[in-house]
Amino acid sequence: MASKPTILIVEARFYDHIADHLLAGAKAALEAEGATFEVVTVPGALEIPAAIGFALSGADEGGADFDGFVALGCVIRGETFHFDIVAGESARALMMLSVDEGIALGNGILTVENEEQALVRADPARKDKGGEAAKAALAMIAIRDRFGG
Ligand SMILES: Nc1c(NC[C@H](O)[C@H](O)[C@H](O)CO)[nH]c(=O)[nH]c1=O
Ligand SMILES: CC(=O)[C@@H](O)COP(=O)(O)O
Repeated sequence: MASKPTILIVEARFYDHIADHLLAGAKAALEAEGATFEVVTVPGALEIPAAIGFALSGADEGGADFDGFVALGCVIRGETFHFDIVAGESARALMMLSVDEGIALGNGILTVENEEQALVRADPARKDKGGEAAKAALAMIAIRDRFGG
């Protein structure tokens, strides 16, 4: 792995208090591994893939080049079909980016039925899905390095 990888965390702040937990977990996991990071905040989970795309385009033009990406967000089911759009399309676009662009990505977008499920998963002292996504990004950087990608 790049000795000190630089990670872009893209966080959706649709639910501020849940975003705070996810971000804390991701930061702690990256700091524990000596990785450096930048954070960019977008309105909702649907904007996360485009923000990563902007960063990739910027790197092509000489801007900051990131070794990996962490997507953080929370989608809570409401009364309509909108949940399926936000949850499904954000995951689909992230998967396309990771495969088509060869990026090392950890997906920490929660897709849950209610706030309680979200809090359990976001809390760094419980399921720590933010930290888990950060560790996944670092693992994928190492695997890409191993294959010379
Ligand atoms: N309902 C949730 C959303 N919806 C907003 C979209 O992500 C998007 O910002 C909007 O459609 C404008 O393009 N986003 C979440 O992150 N979580 C939700 O539960
Ligand atoms: C992502 C969602 O499901 C939610 O925030 C939207 O709620 P609703 O379906 O009640 O409009």
